[in-house]
Amino acid sequence: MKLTAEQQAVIHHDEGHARVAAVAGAGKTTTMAARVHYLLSRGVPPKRILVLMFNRSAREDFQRRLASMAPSGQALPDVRTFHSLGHRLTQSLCRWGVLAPRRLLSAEWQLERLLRQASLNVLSDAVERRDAALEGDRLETLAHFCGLVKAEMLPPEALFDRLNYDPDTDYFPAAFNEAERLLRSEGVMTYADLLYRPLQALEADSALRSRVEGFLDHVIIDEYQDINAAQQRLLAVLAGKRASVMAVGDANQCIYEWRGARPDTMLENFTATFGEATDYPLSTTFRHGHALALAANHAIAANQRRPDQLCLAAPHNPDTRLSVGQGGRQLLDALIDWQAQGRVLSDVSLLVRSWALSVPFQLALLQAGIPFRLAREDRFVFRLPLVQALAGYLKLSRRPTLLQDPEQLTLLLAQPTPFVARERLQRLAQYLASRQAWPENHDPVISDLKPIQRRTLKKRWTLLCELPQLSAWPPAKLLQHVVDTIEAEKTLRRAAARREKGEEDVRLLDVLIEQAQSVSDPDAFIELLERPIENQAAGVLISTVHGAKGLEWPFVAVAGVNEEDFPYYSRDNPLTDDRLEEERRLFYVAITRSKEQLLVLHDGGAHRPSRFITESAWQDSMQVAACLVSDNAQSLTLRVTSPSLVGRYLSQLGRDDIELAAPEVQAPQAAYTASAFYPGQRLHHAVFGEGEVATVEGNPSDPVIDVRFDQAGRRRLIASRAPIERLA
Ligand SMILES: Nc1ncnc2c1ncn2[C@@H]1O[C@H](COP(=O)(O)OP(=O)(O)OP(=O)(O)O)[C@@H](O)[C@H]1O
Repeated sequence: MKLTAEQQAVIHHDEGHARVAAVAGAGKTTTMAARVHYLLSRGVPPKRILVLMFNRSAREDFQRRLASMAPSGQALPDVRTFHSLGHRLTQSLCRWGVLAPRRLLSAEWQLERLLRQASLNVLSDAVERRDAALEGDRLETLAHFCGLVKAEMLPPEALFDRLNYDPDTDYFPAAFNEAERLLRSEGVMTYADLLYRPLQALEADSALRSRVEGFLDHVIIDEYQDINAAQQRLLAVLAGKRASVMAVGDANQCIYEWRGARPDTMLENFTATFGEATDYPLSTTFRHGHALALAANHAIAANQRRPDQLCLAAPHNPDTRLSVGQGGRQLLDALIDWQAQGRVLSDVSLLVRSWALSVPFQLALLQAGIPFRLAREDRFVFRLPLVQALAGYLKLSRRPTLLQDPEQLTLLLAQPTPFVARERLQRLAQYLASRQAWPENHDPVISDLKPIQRRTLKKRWTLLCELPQLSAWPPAKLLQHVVDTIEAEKTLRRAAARREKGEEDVRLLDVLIEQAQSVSDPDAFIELLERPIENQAAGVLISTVHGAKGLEWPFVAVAGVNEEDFPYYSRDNPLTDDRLEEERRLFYVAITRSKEQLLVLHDGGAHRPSRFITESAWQDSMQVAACLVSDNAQSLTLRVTSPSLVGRYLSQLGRDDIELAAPEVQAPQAAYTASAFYPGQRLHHAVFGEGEVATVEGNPSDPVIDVRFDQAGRRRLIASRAPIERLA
């Protein structure tokens, strides 16, 4: 393999710190391994080099590569993950008597048990808040919060103020402190403590720091864009004044802000921490063709916080095909075509922004008998308790005898959560199954429930008794009735500590009801929901975009690319500039996983295609890619939406011969400034009446606004052309 000039420059970097901005598929592993061998050949002792990789499998892969390139008997440097580094530091500090030895809580349930105790302790005077605090989702959010305090090295109160959590979680900072006390008194620690404890000790004591500094000359870190504050600070301690730090990564692929990563870590923040650095681009991708490279460049162009760098396709890359379509049918057709070309389904990945968006595709694949597997098996749609409960309601309408089954009743009473402890629900379900009547208020089975809890559960029981009479209803109508009666949306939003989780659950309900509309026979739908499924190794892989980090497939489909889903936002959770940029990076990561074929799918109906589809200029990109291989490119003028971006791309390929022009556009009829409209702005439309602006998009001087009208629903309007007047 002939290394590129850019790769060579990184390998031969001379002195000082370096920042390597590598686009997706740029061969960074190859380059970093060659860099290590170069350092060894220059006589740097292996012990004075440390390589840090983002997870265990990346570390093992890198160790294998290093070994395969080395002459036999050559000693190799330490390759570690941050976790293993933290582990070793913790051991040293324990040996030196600085830290008390603690046992690692490795199972999730152990941490959950501890957080449950911490929550109970801090809510000892607020008994009425305890049931909600002990819900699984709430404890999961608390665990996330505690991890984030340690990742960001912030006081818990300061972090809580910054996060947009439900006000009902205001005890989190106190619960964090209580959890710390319990960890200490029980002599245990979490994974986050592997870094948090040594770092706290080292930062507080310069004499201690001098014992760990000065052992390294070179530190090379992969996936630098996704490291958090604690990891960066630990790195600064270990590097001290002596070691040269080489940070390799792609700020455009920073997708872990919710775990404490920041795109700035790779940008200004790096120099602020370490001082001056030499910048090296790795701009050539060896993964996919020009069409996708161009689409990816377009897709990320609107972000402000990003490196000024274009991704270029190497000459012998596959000629990637791009297409955009709608819904499950389009996916099935593409998969059938793929197989007809003699290709296998295990080369295909279906990526989604969140698991709820995979539901229609899981159903479509099931119905078509196409095998698939999920990156997280517990995300099979029919294993989700909420989906099981909805299937349970449908079943009950067809099989009234289920009213005598206490297990079935417990499931139906428990979802979505009525904020009642499970043991109590089980007792009530036993009672209802045997008596078939709602108990008197003074009956011990409900007497200690709060009135609101009693009302909620009684409403569910009344609905259950009514369902058999509605058995002739089509499944979608029946499900909608259930969802409305039990006020599922409100409950799901209330139950979720993080707004995003509540919205995702509500979206899951929508998706299921939409799917049910395509089936008129309730038994067929029930049969589908009950089908036993498990991962099929040779099937299409379904994963979230986060789970696809660092991976690639010949055929990638990205599904659910609708406004409000991807980018994800809602009326209660509007997009900030930062969040929009993070969503855009996530989309960039999703599309750049593909090697030969990319299919972007949006849903039909009320869902509008995502702005990201337009932004990626996929048709322009296909057109330019076709022109690059055509014999008469010089005789054409290509009309593209971003001539300057495409011009830069062509120029870097040495193809200035292709002429570009902007598309012919109609001048807007009236001049509007960006500040004229903003989300939340009230307005009056001559036909649709009053409404509120949800989003403002497009060219700021001629924006497209998305308005929710009080009476006429949602409409997308070209602001300059619509008969509207702004209200105070
Ligand atoms: N100079 C080159 N010429 C041709 N192929 C190359 C070159 N450099 C890397 N590659 C190929 O590109 C592919 C990706 O390279 P590598 O595995 O080193 O990158 P990676 O770090 O895993 O990918 P990414 O950059 O997405 O993280 C490999 O198949 C590698 O052989």
